[in-house]
Amino acid sequence: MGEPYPKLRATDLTRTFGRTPHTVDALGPLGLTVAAGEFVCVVGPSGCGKSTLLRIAAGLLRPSTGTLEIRTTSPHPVAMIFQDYGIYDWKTVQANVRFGLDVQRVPRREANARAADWLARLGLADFAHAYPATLSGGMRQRVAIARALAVEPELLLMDEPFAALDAQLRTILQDELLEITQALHTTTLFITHSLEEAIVLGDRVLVMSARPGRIIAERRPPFPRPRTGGIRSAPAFTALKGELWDLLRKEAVPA
Ligand SMILES: Nc1ncnc2c1ncn2[C@@H]1O[C@H](COP(=O)(O)OP(=O)(O)OP(=O)(O)O)[C@@H](O)[C@H]1O
Repeated sequence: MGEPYPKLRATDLTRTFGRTPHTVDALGPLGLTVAAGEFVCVVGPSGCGKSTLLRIAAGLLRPSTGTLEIRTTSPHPVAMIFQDYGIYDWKTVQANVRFGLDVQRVPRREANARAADWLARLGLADFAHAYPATLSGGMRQRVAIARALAVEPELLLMDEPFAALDAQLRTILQDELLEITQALHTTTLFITHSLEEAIVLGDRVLVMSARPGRIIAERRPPFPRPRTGGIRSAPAFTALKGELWDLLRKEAVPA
C-alpha cells in the first residue's frame, strides 16, 4: 500500500477485566494491521471484544498484554465515532463539527469554513445553528461523521456507528461514508455487526471468534474501487455474505 509501515498494528493483544477469581478474558490474543488508506472492517459475535479492541486503539483502555501501535505523522491523528453519536447536546451543529478543529487551535475563520464545508457535504447546511436535540437520529449521526472527518484524521475508528439507525438510513449513510472515504482515502478501522455493511465498505473483512476474540478469518470483498452501494445486488456480494455468515454462526452458536 505504498508506505512501509501500517498505520495501525496490534500484536498479541489481550485484555482481561476484573480480578481473580472473577476475571473475564475479553480479547485475544489478537493481531491485525491496517495499512495507510485501507478500510478494515471487523465483524464478530456479540460480546467477543470488538469494542474493547477499538477502545484500546483509541487509547481509552490499556491492553493487558501485547501492543497496539499507531504510526501517524500529524499531531491529532485519530478520530472516533461511536454508535451513540457522542455529540454535545449543548452545542449547535456547527459548533459540534468545529469542536475538533477548535481543539487543534485551527483559526476560527478557517474552522468555520471547514465546518461549513462538511455540513454541506453531509446535507446539514440548513441545520448549522440547530441543536442536536432537534435532529433525527440519522442527522445526528451525520453530525458525528462531519465532526470526525473535519479534523482530517489519519486514522478513523468507528464502533458500530450506524447501529441505532433504521435499515434505510443505514444504507444511505453507508453509501455516503463509502463515497467520502474513497475520495479521501481515509484509513479506517470499522466495527460492525452487519455483514452487509462490512462487505460494502471494507477492503478487508476480519472475522472475530467468540470471546476472547481472536481473528479467525479474513476476506477481501472482490469489488474494485471506487465502488458504489450497487454492489449489494451482485451475486458475489450475496455469496460472500453467505460465507461470512457461516463463519460467524459457528462462533455465535458454539457447537
Ligand atoms: N469494563 C468492563 N468490565 C468488565 N467486563 C467488561 C468491561 N468491558 C467489557 N467487558 C466484557 O468484555 C467482553 C467483551 O466486551 P465488548 O464490549 O468488547 O464486546 P463487543 O464485541 O463489542 O460486544 P457487542 O457486539 O455486544 O457490542 C464482554 O464479555 C463484556 O462483558
